[in-house]
Amino acid sequence: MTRPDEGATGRRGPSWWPAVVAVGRARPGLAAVAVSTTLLSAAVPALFIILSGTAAGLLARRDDGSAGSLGLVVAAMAVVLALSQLSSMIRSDVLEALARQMDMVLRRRLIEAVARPVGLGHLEDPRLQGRIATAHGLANRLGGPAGGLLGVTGRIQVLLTAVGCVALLAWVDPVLAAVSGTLHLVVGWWLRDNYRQLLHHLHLDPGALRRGHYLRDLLLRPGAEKETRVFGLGRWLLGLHHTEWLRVSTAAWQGRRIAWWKIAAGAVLLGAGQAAGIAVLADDWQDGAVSLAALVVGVQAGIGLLQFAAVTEWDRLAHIGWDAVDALVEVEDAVRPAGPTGDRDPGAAPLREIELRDVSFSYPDGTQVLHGISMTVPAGGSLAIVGRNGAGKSTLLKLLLRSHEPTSGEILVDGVPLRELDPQRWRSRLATMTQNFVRLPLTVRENVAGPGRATDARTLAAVAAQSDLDTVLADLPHGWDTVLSPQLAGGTDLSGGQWQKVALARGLHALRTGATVLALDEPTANMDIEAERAVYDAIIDATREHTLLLVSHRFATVRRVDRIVVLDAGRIVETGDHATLIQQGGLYAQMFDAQAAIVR
Ligand SMILES: Nc1ncnc2c1ncn2[C@@H]1O[C@H](COP(=O)(O)OP(=O)(O)OP(=O)(O)O)[C@@H](O)[C@H]1O
Repeated sequence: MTRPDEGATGRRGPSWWPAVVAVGRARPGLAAVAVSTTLLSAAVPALFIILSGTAAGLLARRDDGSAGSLGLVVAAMAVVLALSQLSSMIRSDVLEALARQMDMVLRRRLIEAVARPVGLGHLEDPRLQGRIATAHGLANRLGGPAGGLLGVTGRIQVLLTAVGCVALLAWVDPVLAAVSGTLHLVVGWWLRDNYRQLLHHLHLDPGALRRGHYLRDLLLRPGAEKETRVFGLGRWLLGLHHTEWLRVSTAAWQGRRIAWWKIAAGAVLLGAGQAAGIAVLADDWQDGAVSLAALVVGVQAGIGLLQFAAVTEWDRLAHIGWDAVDALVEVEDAVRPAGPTGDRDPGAAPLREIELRDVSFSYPDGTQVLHGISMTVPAGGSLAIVGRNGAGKSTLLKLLLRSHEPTSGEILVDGVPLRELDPQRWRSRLATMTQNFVRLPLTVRENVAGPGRATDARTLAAVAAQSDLDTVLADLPHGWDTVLSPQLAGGTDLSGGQWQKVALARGLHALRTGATVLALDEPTANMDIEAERAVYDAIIDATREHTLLLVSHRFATVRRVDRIVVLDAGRIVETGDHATLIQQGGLYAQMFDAQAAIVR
């Protein structure tokens, strides 16, 4: 695997060509037009050289017949010029279409790759995040995978033009063609290699830029605007952003200085080669070894050899495109599942219970969060997990959702290991509301039922009543069809507690449309006390025939569930119902008393 900071100098070819071939196969007609117009565009300079050589020869003859022939040659030049204009217009349109196709195919591959793993650990891997950004073309504002197709075809055209020039020069002076062609090829290869390194320095590492982008977004995007203004952080953040850019770009500029002298040396070599070539041709002409027509052809073809060495916009686009496809292949390799992911249908599970057997878990950074957790959640029952901040409560829910896999131990659903169940079907059994629930900039209806899903008015009305969302809907200008985003025309925003009601309604809607377990992480943290009480009554009612898993610090509500598990530093320290735990006088009783004392 290439490291992200190897950027544009990474692996070449093998990843790229299958992607180009796939696009060609998908749109064979367009691909054929692209190839033929590229060949025509590449041939135009050679045709012009031949025609101008012919014109020079005719002018040198100065006989009566030459004027008519000259007119024909000029007409032919006009036709070639018109054809080349037409061809390049068609070519650029066709290549744009193919590039868009390629972009679509590669983006789909990227999205599928990122969605493939059962867990979400890869989304927390900063190195992989950098490669995902590169594959998406987001890491580089100068180009992306689609630009690569334009770059490569442009590059091929330039090389074909140079090959045509070698052939013409060989017709005039084969030895000069061999010597000059080799010089331009070698220097061209050297210059392009240098350019790759230069690009590597300019192609700023997305990982290194992330901090800078984050600081910029704090200033430009909604979200942190209140804090930045209230605490007067604007100038300070701007300064930090500037320092961050300087830090990343200084390394780029240093690398750039190294490359420039090599480019200058290459230019001197090529200049000397060109001058020597023209001098040889001029000598040949003066000696009468070549005609004026051949001299004109030879000089122009010799200059045309510079195309071998030309480092153009196409090279930059091609390298960035190559790197994007390399990054995509790396992402695909990295997320390839190591073993089977499970394909058993969970049916209406859990029918008996969910069991955690000696489950331990560490996050990828090595932090061990859960230690030997063993507990049973009876199907159709209600269980609350309580504990201090950071005890591991939300992490336990993440394991149930299979966002992460236990490091050791096992989770069983009706006796079947969770890892043997089809992850998608298992997740559809779970109606969840996490602390970081998603706030979709869509309508209330879409936030509750899911974008593009069919809705049933009675189900929506029922979940709105259970989640207290109906009190919010009553004040919204378009009810269920109100767009929840102040950034969109006609949209509005909700308060924290109102958003929580939307998220809860989403969970309850899922419960009414196929889910069997309602897993809630602090579902009422922002609600007022009346709403909280009403919502909890409704939740208990809604889950009479379902399983309820609740993570909460609110003891007034926790006390109402069948069983409570108390976590402390990733270990179960107490289990029982409210009365038993209070009687035990342990951590639960301490936390309950502390909260009651605040309320009193
Ligand atoms: N993605 C992560 N990578 C590394 N450590 C993490 C990650 N997410 C959480 N942790 C750590 O795991 C521990 C448990 O976090 P968790 O969110 O499960 O606690 P919690 O009991 O739900 O806390 P709270 O009551 O504050 O919501 C914490 O110490 C936290 O710092």
